[in-house]
Amino acid sequence: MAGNITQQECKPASTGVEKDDLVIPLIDFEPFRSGRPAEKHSVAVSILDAFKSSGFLYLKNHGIPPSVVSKVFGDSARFFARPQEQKDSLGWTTPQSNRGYVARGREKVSLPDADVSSVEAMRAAAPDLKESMEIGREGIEGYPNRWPDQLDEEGKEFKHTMLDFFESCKDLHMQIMRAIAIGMSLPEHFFDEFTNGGDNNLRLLHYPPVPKDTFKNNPGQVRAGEHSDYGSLTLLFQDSRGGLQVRSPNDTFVDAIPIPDTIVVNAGDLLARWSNDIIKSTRHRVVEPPSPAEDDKSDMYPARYSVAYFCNPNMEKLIDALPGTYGDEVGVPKKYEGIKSGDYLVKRLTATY
Ligand SMILES: O=C(O)CCC(=O)C(=O)O
Ligand SMILES: [Fe+2]
Repeated sequence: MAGNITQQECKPASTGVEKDDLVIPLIDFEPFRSGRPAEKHSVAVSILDAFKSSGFLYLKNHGIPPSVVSKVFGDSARFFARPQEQKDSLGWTTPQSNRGYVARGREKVSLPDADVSSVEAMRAAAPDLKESMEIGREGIEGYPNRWPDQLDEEGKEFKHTMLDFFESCKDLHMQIMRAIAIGMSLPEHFFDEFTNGGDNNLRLLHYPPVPKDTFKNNPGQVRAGEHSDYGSLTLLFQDSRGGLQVRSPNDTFVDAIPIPDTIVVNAGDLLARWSNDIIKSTRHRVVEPPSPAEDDKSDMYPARYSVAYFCNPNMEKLIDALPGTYGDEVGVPKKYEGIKSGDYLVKRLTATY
């Protein structure tokens, strides 16, 4: 029957990864972007289901063209290939600003309950094997981005590429939050006043080539330590190397393999808190994936690049349990006090650097 066929064609989710009771669905965002209410609703429900069960999903047809993503990766690689003194001249300064270049070993990502002194101890034991460039919203007084545009033409182009990309990702964050709103039976534009500021953070990541011995001699060594993300959502663009792993309900780590032309989207701690823990912020890490056989003769693991766009509710907004997530009707009490988005994020970043 035609009706059935249409229904099947509309099915927005398939499986991206499934192992050890962890399911990361692969969701087609096209039907949501098409704007037809029934299709939007069906995508919205799949997205919310994913955030409630694993906290992670793959998104395809997200609207950011592959050519744009390639350009961002290219400019990012050229940035990290600059002389160390140039990168150091654009260094990250404070959690309040959270902008600039972070050299290898500077950051050790943390868990929500970590205190500052234990971060020092962790950092000394096994520093993360990565460097990053943090880019925030433009035009905030006292917190300028650390652009390389004064250095040369390539630096100017980098700024242009990243500013455009920042806006595209900001828009995608707003759209995914609209899907979550529909999934939660809230008005579609409920979150717009929380997401329209674009208080987000674009992080370019470079995991440089490392001697294989580094991992052999130190079994605890990872590329980026286990952590959960802090904000509302993270949009993660990864290259084809692999290495991202997500903690399963069975407490194993499952490979979130790269799927071409998809973004990994995961919920952060502040969204989990906002949803009274209906939505999960799941821990993840980056390890060295096994090298392909033909590469075995090399004593180095090759580089990996990724781009993470950390989305946050507008800094001045109060984040308090969402309607429908607590109270007599649902039989669950409110678990957290309201907190200002900016206060929460600065507290988390202070424990990280
Ligand atoms: O590089 C990756 O694939 C993940 C990075 C990450 O989880 C993070 O920076 O929060
Ligand atoms: Fe992360």
